Amino acid sequence: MIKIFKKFFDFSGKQKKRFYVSLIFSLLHSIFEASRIVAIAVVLKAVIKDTMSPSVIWTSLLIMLVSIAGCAWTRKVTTMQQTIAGYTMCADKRVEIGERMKYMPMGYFNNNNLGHIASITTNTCENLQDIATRVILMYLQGMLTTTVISILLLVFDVRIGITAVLGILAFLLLNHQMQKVSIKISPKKTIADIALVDAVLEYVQGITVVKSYNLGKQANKKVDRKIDEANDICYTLEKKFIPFMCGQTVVFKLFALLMITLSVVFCLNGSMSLINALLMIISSFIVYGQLESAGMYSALLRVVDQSVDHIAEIFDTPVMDVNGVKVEPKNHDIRAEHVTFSYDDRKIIDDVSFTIPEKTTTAIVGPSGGGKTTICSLISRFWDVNSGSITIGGRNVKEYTLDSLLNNISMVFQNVYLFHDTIENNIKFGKPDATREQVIEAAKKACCHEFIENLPDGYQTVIGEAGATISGGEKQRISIARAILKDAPIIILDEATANVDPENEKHLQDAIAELTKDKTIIMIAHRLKTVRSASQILVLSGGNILQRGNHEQLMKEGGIYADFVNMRSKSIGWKLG
Ligand SMILES: Nc1ncnc2c1ncn2[C@@H]1O[C@H](COP(=O)(O)OP(=O)(O)OP(=O)(O)O)[C@@H](O)[C@H]1O
Repeated sequence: MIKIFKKFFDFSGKQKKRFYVSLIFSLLHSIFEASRIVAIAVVLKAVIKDTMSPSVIWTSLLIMLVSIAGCAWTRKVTTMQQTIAGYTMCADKRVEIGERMKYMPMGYFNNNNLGHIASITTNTCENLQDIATRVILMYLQGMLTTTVISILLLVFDVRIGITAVLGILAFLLLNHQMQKVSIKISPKKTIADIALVDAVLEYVQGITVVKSYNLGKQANKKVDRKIDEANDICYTLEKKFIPFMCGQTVVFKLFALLMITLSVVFCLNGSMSLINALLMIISSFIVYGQLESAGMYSALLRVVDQSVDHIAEIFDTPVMDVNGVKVEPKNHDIRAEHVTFSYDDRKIIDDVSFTIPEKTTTAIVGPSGGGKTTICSLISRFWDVNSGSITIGGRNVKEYTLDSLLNNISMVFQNVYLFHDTIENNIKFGKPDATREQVIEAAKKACCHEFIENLPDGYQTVIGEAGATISGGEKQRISIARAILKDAPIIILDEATANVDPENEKHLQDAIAELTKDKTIIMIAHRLKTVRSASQILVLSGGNILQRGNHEQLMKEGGIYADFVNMRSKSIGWKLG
């Protein structure tokens, strides 16, 4: 239990101070709460000793009022501090997670599917901001109040004080057993939650396929199953905890009853004054109140533990540019030397070497699955090579910070991703501080200004809302405008294979021509025309460069490239090799 509290406070980072302030005020709250017993004691003493007077009544009333006002004030401060700290802590963690993800190898996103990441940034963070904060502090507050009242009881009568403390120990023992059960079940709940988020995301993302193949019922089944599983685990969790919760209540009631009985017995045998006996009896009704409520929720402490561990997992994942420095390369020659790379255990790139001189165009061609995209991912350090090296401007890509490396590279993929934001902001993504004029200039160069102007809200059109009115080719040109604005010296381009209508194709080619002017270009090429004009062609198959040279050289040489070209002339794409 102490471990969980420590873990939580360590995790809370900058908010730790606020949580501590909240605890100090909880302690004050407990003292104000306990002072009511003193107020009652003053009246009881006067009644029994027959010394009741207006001053006794006023004194007792004053103590009571101070106690009520003090409780209200400390409760307000405690709740405010806890709430602010909880929300701020989670907001900070979410931002930190987002930042950290930028520096993680793509492998992380492979092994940890979208559902897992989404679940951590939504469910898990919410668990922490709402449940954790309240449960932890409620528990500590309950312990503080009961301890303060027990100390007061010890002062009045050691025997009853010890009985109250024994009640706390019995509760802790039972609570410990409940935590043990929780250790076993809580991970299952977390896994079920993640699986549910995963299934829902998959369903929503694949909704087009679901609709077009009329798979509604089938796809629903998986989501339904995950909902049932998550439901079952919550039910099991509650079923296991309820006996413990009832047990805790019984323990508190039994010890309160014991305190009453002992007070009566001690009073009757003359070892306790009547005033003290009455005080002890009244105290027995309030001593365990807060701890009893906290005990009800304490099963959730394990969820707190799990949540902190899950978020910590992200922060423990190694990031890529820990030792990187800001590098301004003297040129943009790209050189790969004896590069080998595997996804998990599957070797994809096998001892590959090549040089791409600055401001030249290199076309990478070859059959589907040959490793073309992987090579590009290694240059932009989405992954790290297993052996060998990749340098840009003579400096190993691992020496750069990711920011300074990616400042040199623009990537244009076939599958364009546009953010749910205005077109202007989507283009500006390439250069956040760009002016409106620069955005328009880039859009003009990418041949998309005209169609953007024709949209109802022009550059302020929000993608997604008016997204249906933007075609695939137009989206691609917006992404090219983004890259033009970034103006990076190296362009990695995955040429479109989809059948683009002739007008769009012309626009696309014009946009690409603008983007690639005077740049170092690495192109996963599909169009014969592009390949022909490249300064260098790398034919990649099975993770090896089988041929290299320009079009004329390779055609003369014969082999896989010449075969591809011939196949292409029979309208069979590179991808079908
Ligand atoms: N993230 C990944 N995790 C595991 N394996 C992967 C991953 N990405 C690609 N692969 C595998 O690596 C191999 C090479 O993939 P890559 O995308 O580099 O080939 P490609 O030549 O670009 O293919 P295509 O022309 O079809 O796009 C393929 O067998 C692919 O299944």
